[in-house]
Amino acid sequence: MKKLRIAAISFLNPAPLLYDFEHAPQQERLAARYDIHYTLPSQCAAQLASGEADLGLVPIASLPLIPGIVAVPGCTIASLETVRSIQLVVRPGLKLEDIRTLATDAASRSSAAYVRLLLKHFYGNTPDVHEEDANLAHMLATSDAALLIGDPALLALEEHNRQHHFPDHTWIDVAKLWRKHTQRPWVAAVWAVRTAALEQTGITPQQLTRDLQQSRDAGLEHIENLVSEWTPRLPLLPETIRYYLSENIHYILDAECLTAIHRFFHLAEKTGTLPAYKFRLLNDPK
Ligand SMILES: C=C(O[C@@H]1C=C(C(=O)O)C=C[C@H]1O)C(=O)O
Repeated sequence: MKKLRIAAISFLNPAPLLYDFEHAPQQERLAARYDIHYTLPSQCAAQLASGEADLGLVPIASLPLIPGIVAVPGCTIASLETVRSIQLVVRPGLKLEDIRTLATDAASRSSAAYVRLLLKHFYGNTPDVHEEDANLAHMLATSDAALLIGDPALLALEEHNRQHHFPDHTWIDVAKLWRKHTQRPWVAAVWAVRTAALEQTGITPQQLTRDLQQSRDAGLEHIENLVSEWTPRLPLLPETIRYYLSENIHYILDAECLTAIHRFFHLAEKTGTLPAYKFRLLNDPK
């Protein structure tokens, strides 16, 4: 039977979602059906678009741009309040309405869209935006503001808090900014599958949904294992990793998150950030 090729994200934040794919006892059972590899969020989207991957942790901002894929119910990478790993760093003294040039992390699709949408809709600002690799010093050397995501953002924030890294710049948590303006959770990514590829594997939508949700639930039950595994990999304190996985990131695609996704696509279309898109879930009626 053909396996489903999974593009997963290599940052710390998806670790609970991937738990069963990386740990006994389920790892072996899942390996018979799925082939998993790791990359950056923007590449997950690119690989689903090119057909190199069949299932991916896809930035929601990429969904309107990839034909033939649909979101799987149950799991998400979201944040209810403060996300910590999505930081907009703004030159000293500049207000959000004054940013003229913005460098976005080339790994990002959703956060880059959130920032453009927020600036346009709530601050009347449409800066020049370009992508760069995640390097704050380089980004800020030529731009008024820089957007970092994932582990590079977590580490930069840690340096800022402990060693006064870019101390006079304004550090803005993008999930918190979104919450302030919309009173909604901030949703970054969902599992999305190419429906044609799923049909070829013989895995039913129900089975796929169950495998992914069970993996998430196992991850949330084993946060302490993940803290021990990730502490040697990142220069962060175990309590920071624990707090990040259990408080900053929200993994359940619940009704609140679905409402937030609809709000995101509504504002993205209204501001010209993304083309019109009707978000739906695997097995939703068309
Ligand atoms: C919380 C995060 O969410 C991520 C941000 C994404 C984006 O900006 O496109 C996509 C997937 C998520 O991994 C993060 O990486 O810090």
